[in-house]
Amino acid sequence: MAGSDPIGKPEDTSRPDTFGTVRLRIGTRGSPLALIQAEETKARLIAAHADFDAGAIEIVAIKTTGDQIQDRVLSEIGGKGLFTKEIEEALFEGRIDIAVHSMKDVPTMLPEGLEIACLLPREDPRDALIGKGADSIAALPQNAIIGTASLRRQAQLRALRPDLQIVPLRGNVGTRLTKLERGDADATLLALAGLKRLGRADIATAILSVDEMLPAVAQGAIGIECRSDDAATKALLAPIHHAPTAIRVAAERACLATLEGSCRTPIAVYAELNGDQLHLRALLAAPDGSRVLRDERRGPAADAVALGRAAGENLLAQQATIAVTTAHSS
Ligand SMILES: NCc1[nH]cc(CCC(=O)O)c1CC(=O)O
Repeated sequence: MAGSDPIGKPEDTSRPDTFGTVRLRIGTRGSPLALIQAEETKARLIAAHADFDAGAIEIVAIKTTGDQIQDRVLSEIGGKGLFTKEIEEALFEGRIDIAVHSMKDVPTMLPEGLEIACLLPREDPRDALIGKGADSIAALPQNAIIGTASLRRQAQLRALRPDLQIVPLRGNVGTRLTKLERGDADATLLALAGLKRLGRADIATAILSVDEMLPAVAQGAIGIECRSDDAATKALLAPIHHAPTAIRVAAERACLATLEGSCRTPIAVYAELNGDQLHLRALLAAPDGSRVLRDERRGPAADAVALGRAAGENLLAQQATIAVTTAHSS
């Protein structure tokens, strides 16, 4: 893409200057974490484009349906897409040029005409335990109450510690921590990536290994969405794209896409890249953790999507075997 930057010099008029000096509008949710992620994107764009100064980029906060739901469990009210729909409408209507998302919240199927054109370098993908001094899951008191609305975290926690009580704990990171402090639960799990970006990683009492708590698909990755036909914006994004993150996220999302539609069960998928070798781990569990199906495989990075699909298909095959066995024995 080098040399193809269509914005180039200040006198370039290929993009209308609707906001004075502003030439790129970034759409984002309005939560503190989302705004920090948009700021990170802005800083990377400015660093990558000598002719951009801070005034060239505007951040536009957009309220999404997901931000307005406090108490109901996400999966009960439609799950994915709740954090992206209104932002994607703004993209389609040209009110923003790019949208910055936590890739964990982006549905596997994007609307026709939009695409994730860019991924930023992934932050730490692991989950953090915030639990009154407990420095491991094993150290949590007997029958401790864990606040989490995540089926993935709930299932893996209960597989390790069937005595734990799970209560839903929703809201953005700050809200959840407030609820924890006022005693709604003894402990919670949060993505370490979010805590780090908020400058709150110090409140983690333990960082869980990916073997203990397999991360959510794309956890810690920031994706930038734009209109598929917007070549000028794609050229702007090219220099901040992080290919290793894109490969890992592609494998994980391919696995999720294979599993989706056929089940609404806890799913975790995590890919690591060592040189050009991908290492993929995937998990499909019963919500109460009573059964945890796993897949683990390695292959060339060039086959990321095929690897993800194969993992998903293997998990579905394992699930089918169990369903048949259960039907026979009941
Ligand atoms: N589902 C909420 C959500 N979406 C993205 C993050 C932040 C971490 C990330 O970038 O994956 C979080 C909070 C959390 O799960 O702790």
